[in-house]
Amino acid sequence: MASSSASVRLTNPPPHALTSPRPSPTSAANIRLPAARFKSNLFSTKLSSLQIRSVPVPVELSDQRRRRTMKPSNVYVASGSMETEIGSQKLAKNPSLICAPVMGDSVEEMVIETCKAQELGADLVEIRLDSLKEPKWEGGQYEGDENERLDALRLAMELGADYIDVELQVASEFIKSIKEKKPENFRVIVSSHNYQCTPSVEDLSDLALRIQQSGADIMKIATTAVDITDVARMFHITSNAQVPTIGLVMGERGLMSRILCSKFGGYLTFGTLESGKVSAPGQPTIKELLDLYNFRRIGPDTKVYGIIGKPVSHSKSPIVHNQAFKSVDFNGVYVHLLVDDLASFLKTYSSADFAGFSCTIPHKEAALKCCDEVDPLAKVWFC
Ligand SMILES: O=C1C[C@@](O)(C(=O)O)C[C@@H](O)[C@@H]1O
Repeated sequence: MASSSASVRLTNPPPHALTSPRPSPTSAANIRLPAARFKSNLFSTKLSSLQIRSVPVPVELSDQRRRRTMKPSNVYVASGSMETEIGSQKLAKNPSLICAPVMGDSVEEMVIETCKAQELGADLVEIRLDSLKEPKWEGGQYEGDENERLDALRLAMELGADYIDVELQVASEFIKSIKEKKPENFRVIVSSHNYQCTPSVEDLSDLALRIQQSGADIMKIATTAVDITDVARMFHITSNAQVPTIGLVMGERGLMSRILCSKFGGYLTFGTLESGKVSAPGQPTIKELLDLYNFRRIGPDTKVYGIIGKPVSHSKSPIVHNQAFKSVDFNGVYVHLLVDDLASFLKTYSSADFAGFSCTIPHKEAALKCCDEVDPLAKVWFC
């Protein structure tokens, strides 16, 4: 849940660039592993202000995102191999990383989990020091001395962690304390969690500004989905933020935020080692991200489709459609959509990014009412 953690990059090159067997994992979790998937200066240019325009939702996200990703300073240029061919269109490779939360309660367990994350195809691990320690006030499990906690994080930085994640409440102080010692490619993630809801775009924008003002290299905002339409507000933030941003919406209704982050500018998503072993509600497994949703194929121009229902997680439609999309090289992704109110869902996700939906119970009759045209046969069925 909470985020006082250190992250290390894993060794995996992108799947299509694999020419030799993967290097065997190292035996220590807090040591930087060689051959990072992205050049670490990918996001080294810090932009001075967060320019979030207050565009109401629903928003046409794809154009904003396309403009951003095509700027030379912001293109995915980590290496030639980061580009992939999808159909006839050459697309920039998906820039979002998959990070596996590692939550063992001993160092040995964490090392084992780190190796497993690497085997499964994660790019990073988040070493959840709070499974050992973390303050209760941000949802974690640590109740010890705050200075000791921050000292442990500084030590992790010195020992080679690529990122340290600190909560907004302590960020300025922490960042000031490491100013002289910060290694060149090391970055501070400043995070904020909301376990109740997802605030308005305006409130999220204010929060983003405060995070940026704290000196964050990367900002992380995790909120809770009360309704699936909450995710649109998070996409708005990640699409418009001028610093690398992790924007995730917790809970099953927030699943889209975890799958589509590459489309809407999110820096990374969390994928678990095993089903149900989550560090926050709603996290998919690494395997689901990679094999079910074809995460590495998703980019700014990917069209979104999905199955609307309640419940919906049991639906096999995403397996069938994503497999079909992949086999014909179609740039689309098909997701599970847990919807409470069909009309408000359709109103929110009406941009060209959302290209089509299937609908199952209990929304079929509501779907009929939302249609512009109804086939006579369908009318008969619903009479
Ligand atoms: O802050 C975050 C995001 C997170 O809460 C999530 O929603 O996936 C998971 C945490 O492990 C991490 O520290």
